[in-house]
Amino acid sequence: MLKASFFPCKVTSLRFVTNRRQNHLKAAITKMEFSITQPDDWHLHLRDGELLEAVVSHSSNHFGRAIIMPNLKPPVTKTVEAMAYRESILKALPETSTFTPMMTLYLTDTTTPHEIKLARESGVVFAVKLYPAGATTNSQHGVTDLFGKCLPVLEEMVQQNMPLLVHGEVTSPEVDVFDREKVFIDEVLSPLIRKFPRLKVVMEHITTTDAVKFVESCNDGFVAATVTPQHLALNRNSLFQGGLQPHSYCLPILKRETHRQALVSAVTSGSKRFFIGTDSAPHERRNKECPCGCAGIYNAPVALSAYAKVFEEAGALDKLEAFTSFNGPDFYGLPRNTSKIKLTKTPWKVPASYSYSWGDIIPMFAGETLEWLPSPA
Ligand SMILES: NC(=O)N[C@@H](CC(=O)O)C(=O)O
Ligand SMILES: [Zn+2]
Ligand SMILES: [Zn+2]
Repeated sequence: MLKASFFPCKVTSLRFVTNRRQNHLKAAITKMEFSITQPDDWHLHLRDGELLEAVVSHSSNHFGRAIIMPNLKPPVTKTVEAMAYRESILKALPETSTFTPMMTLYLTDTTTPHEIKLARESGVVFAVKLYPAGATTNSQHGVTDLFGKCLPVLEEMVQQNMPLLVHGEVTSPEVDVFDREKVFIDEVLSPLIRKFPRLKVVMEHITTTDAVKFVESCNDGFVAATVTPQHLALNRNSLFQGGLQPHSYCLPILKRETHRQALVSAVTSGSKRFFIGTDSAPHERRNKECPCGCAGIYNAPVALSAYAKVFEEAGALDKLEAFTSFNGPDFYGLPRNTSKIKLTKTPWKVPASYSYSWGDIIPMFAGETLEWLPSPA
């Protein structure tokens, strides 16, 4: 098994020392290194079994906590299952790791209000995930009729202050795949929020100007959004650059450049409503490079470098820390991390693949050279 070396380049000594944090951040823009509070990942797929063991350190090396998606086969629909899954994640972590998995439940048509109470009492389940049935990878057990089947559960979630995390796309085959997020906002999310104005909702992995505007229009503190590195760094041309590119295929699908620019403006605006959520979604190479390839981009090894690049190019590196390390815990009502990580402007080469006895995983930006190498501060 290839040892996935997370910090492949040695950090050169370009240390910039200052006592004043403001100066420090400003200096970072022109200098070569700066520290930020340790980030969390508010949307992560760790899978289970061999895949979990292969990928977990790529997240735990950089992130303090992560919201763990429940779309396993079979999905994590019960609190007891979430507790067992949590144990298997803890077991797979490197020995000295302090990474905290924050578990979620997969909402179905038959989830009960009692299950939400159990989830809250467990202390380890932090949210419930809505997958419209058929919208994305392993969503076949998802919700078929939110307003018809889930109202008592949603009411209980308001009572328990349990956030609803949403894969925001409609599934009707007649809706164009590039419009599914916008139609979801109009047909599902807006009515949902009108009905439950005190329900905490995170619109996951937003991809459009429409989603940015929608989130900005909602009540403060109740609706927020996560944004992935791929939707900030790439537009839909990447799907076809020099041929069909299965490793750029994720859901929601990459959108046109104007939408990417709206996302960059949103995350660099200083708004507290937008925060990091990588949606790192590993699939074995053979399940990506095949006639009916899976949706999902494996970005855990490159996520922080990619976000930093986007913020740097927007002239907003001073806004990076709030996005990666403050807005998420503030929205969830959790303390911010106290440890730090360092980002160094050192070129490092992303491995072309991560290879294991059972197969390969191809990371985002495979074989490319990135900067802003993360390491412990
Ligand atoms: N984003 C993706 O394209 N895929 C995710 C599911 C999801 O987050 O929608 C996966 O689990 O593979
Ligand atoms: Zn999703
Ligand atoms: Zn996801």
